[in-house]
Amino acid sequence: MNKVVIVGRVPDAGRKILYERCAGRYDVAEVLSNKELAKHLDGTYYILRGFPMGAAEIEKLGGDARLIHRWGVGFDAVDIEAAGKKGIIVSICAGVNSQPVAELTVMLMLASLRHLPELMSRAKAGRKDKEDIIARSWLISGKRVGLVGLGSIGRRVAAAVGGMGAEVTYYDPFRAAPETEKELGVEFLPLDELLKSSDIVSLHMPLLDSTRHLIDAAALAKMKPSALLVNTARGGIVDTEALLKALAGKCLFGAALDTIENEPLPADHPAFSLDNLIITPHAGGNTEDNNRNMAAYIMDNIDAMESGRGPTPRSVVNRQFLGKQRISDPLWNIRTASDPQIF
Ligand SMILES: NC(=O)c1ccc[n+]([C@@H]2O[C@H](COP(=O)([O-])OP(=O)(O)OC[C@H]3O[C@@H](n4cnc5c(N)ncnc54)[C@H](O)[C@@H]3O)[C@@H](O)[C@H]2O)c1
Ligand SMILES: O=C(O)[C@H](O)[C@H](O)COP(=O)(O)O
Repeated sequence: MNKVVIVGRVPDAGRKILYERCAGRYDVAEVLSNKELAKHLDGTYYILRGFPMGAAEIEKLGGDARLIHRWGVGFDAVDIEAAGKKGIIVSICAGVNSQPVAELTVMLMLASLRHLPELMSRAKAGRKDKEDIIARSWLISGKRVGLVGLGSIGRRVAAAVGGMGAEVTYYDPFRAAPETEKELGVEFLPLDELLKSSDIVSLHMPLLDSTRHLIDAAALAKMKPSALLVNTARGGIVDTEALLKALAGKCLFGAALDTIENEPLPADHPAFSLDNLIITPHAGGNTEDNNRNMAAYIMDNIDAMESGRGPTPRSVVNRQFLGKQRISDPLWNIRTASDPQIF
């Protein structure tokens, strides 16, 4: 029997589905550390949550390993080249957690613009005074929101904030089709122009060598002093030191980060003393209801591997490193997961 190894703690709602769909068909093992993983190098399918899978770990996997499936979308913690060279497909849950991330993004925008943490601490202290906070509170309506990355998440954020009356611009190295821009009501801008003109800059691209520290001190200096930066993508896209300096110097209205370099930060980190910074613990991609969709999507891909078809094409992220695969689905050979226009 082929073996599914769950690496990391998968939420109960999703775990239940994984077990139900594996029952009688695959052996299932769960591991919570690399030490435990070393006992299951004979797995066929690996489901990875919150665990890095570098070249060293991939090298050790046995010859039966066929698929590493991320519980999520970002694949920066997996060495996709090392996996490809070993003939192992790396798949992501493409588009499956876009809605939760988009909703959290909007929540962070609203919480920052209205100073939610401060309002709550006033209420908890039994205080009625709020005029000073209101004097620093702003609507999304009428503001210019600049999205960096107009993929699955970026498009949902565009629709949501557009619906609230924001003017939406975006930058993406792969410009969307004119009909998509029209349908979403978004305007393309070069990155520099977007940074200079946005009231809210929201990041929705992958962490790649080319996007690491894309938002550095120079990029932050281009933003309006009244602007808000939101990062629900990956911490490494923003130079944290430069951002904290800009926030401390009140060079920006504020920032809201679901993702930050070296997360989770220690409780005594200076970031937590800034009153213009909201931090959430990388919670964007998971909600109880959506976790079921994540598990079902992964099991569909595993079943597709078993039947010889291969995972849904848009979910595969290391096609360029894979040799000739014995997969019969012709689509698999035409489309690549990194094709930006496939959603
Ligand atoms: N906070 C969370 O829990 C959470 C959850 C899911 C995804 N994410 C992160 O969000 C990212 C985006 O997810 P998605 O589902 O929208 O992915 P996606 O692949 O659908 O879209 C990413 C978009 O970014 C664009 N892009 C690539 N390089 C760029 C650059 N230099 N500048 C601007 N745009 C660029 C791509 O062309 C694409 O349109 C993921 O890679 C992941 O790291 C975070
Ligand atoms: O890339 C994603 O989809 C999410 O950022 C990632 O999956 C979140 O990490 P988790 O808490 O699910 O391990």
